[in-house]
Amino acid sequence: MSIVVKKWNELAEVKAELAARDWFFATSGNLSIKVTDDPLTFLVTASGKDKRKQTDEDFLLVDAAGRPAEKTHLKPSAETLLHVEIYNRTNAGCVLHVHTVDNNLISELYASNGEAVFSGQEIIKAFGIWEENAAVRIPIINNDADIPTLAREFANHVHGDAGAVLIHNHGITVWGRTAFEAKKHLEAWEFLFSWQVKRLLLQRAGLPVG
Ligand SMILES: CSCCC(=O)C(=O)COP(=O)(O)O
Ligand SMILES: [Zn+2]
Repeated sequence: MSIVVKKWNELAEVKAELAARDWFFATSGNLSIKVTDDPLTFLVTASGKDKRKQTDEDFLLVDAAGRPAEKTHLKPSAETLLHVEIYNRTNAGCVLHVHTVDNNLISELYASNGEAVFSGQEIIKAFGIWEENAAVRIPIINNDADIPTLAREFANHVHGDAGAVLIHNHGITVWGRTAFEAKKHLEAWEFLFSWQVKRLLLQRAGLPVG
């Protein structure tokens, strides 16, 4: 099996799992997986597709600038430049971007702080942080309509081989060394967002939550 086919299958599996969670509303979301390092190539979702569907045209191979690496009628994701920033700056192997109601609410609630911070949750161990009372923070950036501008702002928050950024009233982009790590981190962030949204609602209803 070629490396492209192997990586295609790996990304298709993650895509199916995120689809099962119903995280691809209205064609939103994009995913990618690194195929080669030198030269850098990665498979990225084709733009505008319903990512819940599985087809032979789900992904296309792109180069270090996010341009198709082979002749194709498919268009790379409109947000490919964000993936480009990650692969060019880190050793990440996979990038996942989803729009959920919870990640949009958290981005709106904490936009003025420029970040959202979470603590006191066992699931923080999914990020490899084992200290008691650990806190995790995720930056929140403006959703600039101009993708090169958005990608430049996004790049300011791309530091390690695993990380995440919330785009205000848009969605989350998570990356990891492997597809497994990126998915694990994405699920942990979405757990924290959902927990916090529900907690705030219960507090507002006067119920005794922390
Ligand atoms: C209908 S969602 C608007 C575009 C977007 O934010 C997204 O995640 C999907 O865009 P793509 O070009 O990757 O299909
Ligand atoms: Zn998006």
